[in-house]
Amino acid sequence: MTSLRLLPLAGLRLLLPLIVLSAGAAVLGPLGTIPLGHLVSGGGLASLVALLLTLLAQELCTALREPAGTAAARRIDGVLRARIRATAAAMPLPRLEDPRVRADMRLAVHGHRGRTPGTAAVAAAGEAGRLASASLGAAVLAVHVGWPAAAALALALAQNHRIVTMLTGIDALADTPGQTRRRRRADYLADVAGGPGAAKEIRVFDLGGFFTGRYVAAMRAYLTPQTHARRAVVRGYAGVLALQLITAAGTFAILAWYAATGRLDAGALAQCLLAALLVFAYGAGGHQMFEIAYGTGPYRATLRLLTPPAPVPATTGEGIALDDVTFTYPDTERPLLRHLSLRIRPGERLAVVGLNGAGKTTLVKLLTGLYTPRSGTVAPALDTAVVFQDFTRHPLPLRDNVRLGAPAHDGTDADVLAALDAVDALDLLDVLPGGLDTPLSRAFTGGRDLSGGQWQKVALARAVYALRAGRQVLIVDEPTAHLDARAEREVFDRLLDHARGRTVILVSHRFATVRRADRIAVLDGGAIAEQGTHAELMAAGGRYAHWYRLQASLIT
Ligand SMILES: Nc1ncnc2c1ncn2[C@@H]1O[C@H](COP(=O)(O)OP(=O)(O)OP(=O)(O)O)[C@@H](O)[C@H]1O
Repeated sequence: MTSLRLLPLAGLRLLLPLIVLSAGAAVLGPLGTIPLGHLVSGGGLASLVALLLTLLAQELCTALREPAGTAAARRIDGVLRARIRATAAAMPLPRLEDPRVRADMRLAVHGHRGRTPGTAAVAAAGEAGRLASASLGAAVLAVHVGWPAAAALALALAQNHRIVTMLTGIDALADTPGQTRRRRRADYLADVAGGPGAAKEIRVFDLGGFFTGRYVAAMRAYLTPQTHARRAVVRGYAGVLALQLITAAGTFAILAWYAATGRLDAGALAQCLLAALLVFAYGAGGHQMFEIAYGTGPYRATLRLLTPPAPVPATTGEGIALDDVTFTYPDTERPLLRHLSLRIRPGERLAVVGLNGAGKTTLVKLLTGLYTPRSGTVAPALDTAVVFQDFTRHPLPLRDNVRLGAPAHDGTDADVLAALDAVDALDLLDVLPGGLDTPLSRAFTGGRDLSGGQWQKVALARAVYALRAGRQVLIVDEPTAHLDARAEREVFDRLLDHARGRTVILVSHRFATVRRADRIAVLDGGAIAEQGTHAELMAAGGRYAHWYRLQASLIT
């Protein structure tokens, strides 16, 4: 019921009709007991008309409440989704990558079994209306029979509470870390088995049966605890039914006794019977309880997402620097980087080399301020153009893919073409039918897919565009990994030309590229193991010299 606090998000225009209609549906039922009593006591046509009008108005309120509720729920969910998107866009990367946050995001945005925070809030309003109706019914009963009315209401409240607790229990189970993990696994397998991403390998290696079988097993692992919990709810319903039987039998017995002893005339008896039914209806629960129970998970996930985490300690220092930095990924034990210090001078061209998994990309994430270390200080690079190893392939027109390097910059098509030229990618225009307007995805009409190397050039053009827009630091993680040897040389030369006078941080396994840096830092064992110019490191005869000779011998 705490989801009620979301209702104001619907805005007054949608909320007002919902409140009026809910209140109408809640009040008109108990109000109808009055003309019913008069009618049975011989009130005549006026009572009949009053009763019919009350019933008609109640039906109207109930019927119109449905679309009003749907509209309000949609608006609430829309507002929450916008807030979640804004929160996600500003979220620190480690939090965004946290599987629990990913699960919350899915639950909050897509809901659970079609139930969302918005539907839960509207259902909670409906439940509040039903409670008001039952309370008014109990008040009508109390006028005639006294304290037993309070007992009937108390028993109905107990039943209702029991049903909600049981239903929410199932939903809370779906929200546990174990179940969310199982669900994620099943979802992943379903996506792989049916999606286009792995379609090539699935066909070539004949993996269809494998993935389908794994999906069925994963879904079974997810559903078994849920099924057990549901069976427990069904058994629990026996208790609720017993309570309901006691409430109904007790109330009717008291009414019969009062009628038999002349303390209730026919009109009052009819009034009490209708009032009692309103009380029982609350105890028996309704579809709204499912809405509340199933919407509780998405509601809680939304609250978790929108609750700001503890602020990250501010970084300090001048220029781009890491000072005595120790960094450990969340949910891992061993620090990946230990007491690492590195200072980069303005205008310097620094290359970082190291074996696979040494932590080079992680270093880039620290240098760009995307991660904060466990200890030590970072003065991250500001005003940066970055090409990540796993750069983004936007399914947007080529023009936008380049312009996203500096979306606020008022660049022209000439700037976009100059950026493409800088990375030797103008020939892309020969293969794209719509030129700069061509969407870079076949999912769109007239769109085209690019090769790995072509995509890499587009990502590099994006960085060049950002440099042309005034960014002062260029960070590139494996900028030429997808390029052939000719293109690598050509592209990298031009890239450095464009970055003249700016700071460049380059991560690469290609030593032909690396050797041209002002300084080369060798990352090994979580720290900078060697650093110097190419000549100095070759003369030192350490790791760098060894790897350089190894690569040279493989090429020649
Ligand atoms: N988000 C993450 N959570 C936990 N561990 C991670 C995460 N990202 C990377 N790692 C781990 O950190 C280690 C270093 O990864 P990183 O990508 O920084 O290495 P790298 O030196 O860039 O490797 P490569 O040369 O293969 O690109 C790896 O063992 C990797 O599994």
